[in-house]
Amino acid sequence: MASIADYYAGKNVLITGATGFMGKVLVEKLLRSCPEVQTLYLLVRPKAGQSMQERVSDMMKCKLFDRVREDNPDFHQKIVPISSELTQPALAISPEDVERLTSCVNIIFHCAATIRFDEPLKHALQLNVIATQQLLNLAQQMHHLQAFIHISTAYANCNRRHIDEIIYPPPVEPKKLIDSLEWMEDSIVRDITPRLIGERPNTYTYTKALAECVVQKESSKLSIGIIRPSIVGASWQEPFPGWIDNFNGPSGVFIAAGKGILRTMRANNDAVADLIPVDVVINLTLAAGWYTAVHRPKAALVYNCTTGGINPFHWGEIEHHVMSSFKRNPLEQAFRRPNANITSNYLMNQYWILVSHKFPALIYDLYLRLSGQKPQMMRIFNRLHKAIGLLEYFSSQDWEWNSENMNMLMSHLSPEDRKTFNFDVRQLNWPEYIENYCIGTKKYVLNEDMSDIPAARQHLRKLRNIRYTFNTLLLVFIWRVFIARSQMARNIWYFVVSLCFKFLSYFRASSTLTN
Ligand SMILES: CCCCCCCCCCCCCCCC(=O)SCCNC(=O)CCNC(=O)[C@H](O)C(C)(C)COP(=O)(O)OP(=O)(O)OC[C@H]1O[C@@H](n2cnc3c(N)ncnc32)[C@H](O)[C@@H]1OP(=O)(O)O
Ligand SMILES: NC(=O)C1=CN([C@@H]2O[C@H](COP(=O)(O)OP(=O)(O)OC[C@H]3O[C@@H](n4cnc5c(N)ncnc54)[C@H](OP(=O)(O)O)[C@@H]3O)[C@@H](O)[C@H]2O)C=CC1
Repeated sequence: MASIADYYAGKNVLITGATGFMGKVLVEKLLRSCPEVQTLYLLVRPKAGQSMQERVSDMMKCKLFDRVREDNPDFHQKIVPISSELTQPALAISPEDVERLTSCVNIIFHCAATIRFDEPLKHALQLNVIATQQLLNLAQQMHHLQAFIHISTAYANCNRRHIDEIIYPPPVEPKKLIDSLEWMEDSIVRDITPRLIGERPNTYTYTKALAECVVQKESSKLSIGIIRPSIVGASWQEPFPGWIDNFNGPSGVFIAAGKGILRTMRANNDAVADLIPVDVVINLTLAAGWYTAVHRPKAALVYNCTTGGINPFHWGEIEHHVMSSFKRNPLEQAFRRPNANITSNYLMNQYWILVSHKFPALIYDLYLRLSGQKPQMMRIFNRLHKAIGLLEYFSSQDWEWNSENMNMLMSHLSPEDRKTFNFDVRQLNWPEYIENYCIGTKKYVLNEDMSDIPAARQHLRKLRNIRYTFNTLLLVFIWRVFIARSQMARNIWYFVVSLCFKFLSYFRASSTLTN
């Protein structure tokens, strides 16, 4: 049987969401490990004053593509951007482009989605469900299509504790929901959203579940694979360890903790942290594309792409390794020394938010105000609290995913493909991965230079000295206000001191006796 790279040789591939985190890694890996691939058609929209061509050429200049550039400096010739706004009718693809795509595309990878947890339902539905349906309609017109791979999420069915590799009945018939929301005003939709999403925490997981159902409906006409990654993190090995380019999911939390801003968060120390490296997800996706096209399974195959059941790691361990990594490789200009703690106790968390977040923010803003600058810390903390409030649902509980199809797929790969498209997470060394992840956030998200680490360490020492000085001043202040002025406080103070003194004398006497 043809190897994965042999299969992709001469093939035309259509990718949505190529400018996103996972899409970029997919494009890079295809170009690097399947160098004979014919053309990659990327559906891209113009954004922030940039045309789609400018966006794609900027993307190809990014460090992620360094290895491909080395192997083949002309790799950009294989990339053809196609203008498309997925929320528009017929995906806003021109008739000429439709003609071109329908005549030559062999395989589709559908990565585009809104992954925001606070997306209004109508917009999430438009992009995650309606656009998926429109892409499926386009796929059906393609003369040479061999596989349609849809990227879903392991949390699409997070209302269940155990999740098999099947498509569960949708919470509502997608078409009925689309039809009824069409005429409703946004304010009404906002009001009924909590009732609609039910046990799911947000519109993202809800619409991703509906999208799976829409995809499944076409499985008699198309060969379909559905990939369900859990929490996608920085790369493990490829193209280099620790690559990450966004603040989503845990990355923003790690950065906020490394900067000393985040000191407390609600999470369950003993719950499995189902992180999955982005390169693992992409290797599995490409292998699933190959398998779907070659074996043409009768029903859509679902691949739960998770680590918890195979090589579990827990939030408590993540906290420990993130903190020790940022102490070894500090971020520049930290607000305080990194020292975040996770707790599942609501009251404890609220206490630490008050003492370790709001109080220092208040003092710092006061300092900014007094020095004629604009206060900003409270605003940053409010945004942080909103973000972690949306993530806590995922860090406070456990899920169990069946990953038989991932194992089945692995068993079909040749030894060579298993190495080139490695998704065997049993080999993942978590402490090393987390260290590279934290360094990756420093280098690639914050664009900080590793040569500045000595200065960053010096800054942490300065913060430690400020803390010692502040604590001493606080003690002196308490002394002045309470002890020196009130007879009762003085009596309590003398009582505590004499008690300590008695204890000391007792221990000294008993240790002399035993000697
Ligand atoms: C040590 C502790 C260990 C414990 C550690 C537990 C971790 C527990 C993780 C669970 C993780 C589950 C993940 C589920 C798995 C999926 O299914 S994956 C889908 C994942 N999706 C997400 O993570 C999206 C979540 N994010 C959101 O929904 C929105 O970003 C939020 C949180 C509502 C914030 O919205 P917003 O306030 O409008 O801010 P947003 O527009 O996103 O960003 C504004 C700017 O701030 C920047 N920014 C965003 N976040 C940050 C940040 N944290 N810091 C600095 N800047 C930031 C942005 O880059 C952006 O910059 P510009 O582009 O404007 O220059
Ligand atoms: N990140 C994660 O932890 C996880 C992600 N997933 C799934 O993986 C897939 C990729 O996620 P990820 O790469 O992280 O997401 P990103 O937010 O990084 O990328 C989303 C992509 O979708 C594109 N897109 C969004 N709206 C439109 C639109 N209206 N028209 C055209 N393109 C649009 C974006 O383009 P533009 O650059 O123009 O905005 C971008 O390329 C998604 O389906 C997501 O549900 C699943 C589990 C976890």
